[in-house]
Amino acid sequence: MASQSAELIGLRVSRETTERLQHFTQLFLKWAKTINLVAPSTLGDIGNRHIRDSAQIYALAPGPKTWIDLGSGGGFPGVITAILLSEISEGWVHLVESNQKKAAFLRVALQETGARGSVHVLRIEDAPTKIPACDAISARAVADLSLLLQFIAPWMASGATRAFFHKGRDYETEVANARGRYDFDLVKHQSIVEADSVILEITRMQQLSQGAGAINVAR
Ligand SMILES: C[S@@+](CC[C@H](N)C(=O)[O-])C[C@H]1O[C@@H](n2cnc3c(N)ncnc32)[C@H](O)[C@@H]1O
Repeated sequence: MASQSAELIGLRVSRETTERLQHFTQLFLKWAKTINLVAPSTLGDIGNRHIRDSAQIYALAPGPKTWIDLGSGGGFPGVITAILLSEISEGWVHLVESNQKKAAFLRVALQETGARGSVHVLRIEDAPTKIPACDAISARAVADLSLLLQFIAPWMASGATRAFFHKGRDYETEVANARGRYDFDLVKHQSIVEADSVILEITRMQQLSQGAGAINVAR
């Protein structure tokens, strides 16, 4: 019998993927009783505030890719990308997280859901020598844009083509500050989960070069 599919922010996902996401949610809520994985005030709306919010990244860049997710914390967005990649049995997500307890949770989450990823208990600053190449990078709630660009510069110089960062309402200030240090193209995607949030997509990044990159607003 064919698996029933469901819809997740415009993505068709199989019953198996839905079950993986449900299993992850149960695990997350169990571990969140003893480890601070997200702001406690958001635990009641994990489906929207965290899972759908994270799934936006895969929806913007679907298909097999090698991802690096910086500061994965409780798994957002990296574990959700890894679960969605399991649907197509291709691609991989390297989760970088320096906190041992969170890393332990991430390992269990990947193992129990069968998601396509692995955990690196590292400082982000040390990760480029351990994980030398990737196609795309994600990060949510980890650092301001200038520091994120500093973090991703080695990967963007060695083949990564796109980076996706969730940002809140102050993103314009962060973009203006980053423009003083980096040249990059930017597409701003309106979040479909949070009215005052965006996902910034960075491409063609170079450090300290002359001239401003193009700014496009996604429709
Ligand atoms: C505010 S949490 C966000 C977690 C997750 N991305 C989310 O959106 O729910 C930031 C996470 O990044 C990790 N982190 C911050 N700076 C880091 C660094 N330099 N190297 C590795 N992990 C870092 C922290 O341990 C924490 O788990």
